Amino acid sequence: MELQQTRKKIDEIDAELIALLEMRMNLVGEVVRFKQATGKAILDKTREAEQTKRLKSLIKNKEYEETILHTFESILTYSKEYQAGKLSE
Ligand SMILES: C=C(O[C@@H]1C=C(C(=O)O)C=C[C@H]1O)C(=O)O
Repeated sequence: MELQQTRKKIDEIDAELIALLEMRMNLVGEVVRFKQATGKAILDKTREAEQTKRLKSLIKNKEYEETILHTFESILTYSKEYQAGKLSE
């Protein structure tokens, strides 16, 4: 496949990822409102351990495991940073 065609496909997937990440952030917004109301901590290590276990099980190509799990670590890090920002408003 031509580089240009491959990059076009990557762009299409990136657009889907953005839409999904925005949907995810909408839900994180709901979680932070719950935390605001209840005083629950931003970090939930038990939940994160469950997520990591589940995500690992969903990755079919183990060659990508490290990269994908790091990507999710980053998503969770910035999710918590967003929540901290909201709670300090
Ligand atoms: C969104 C939450 O807050 C934090 C961020 C998470 C996430 O972005 O998935 C998961 C667990 C928490 O450490 C949550 O508690 O569900």
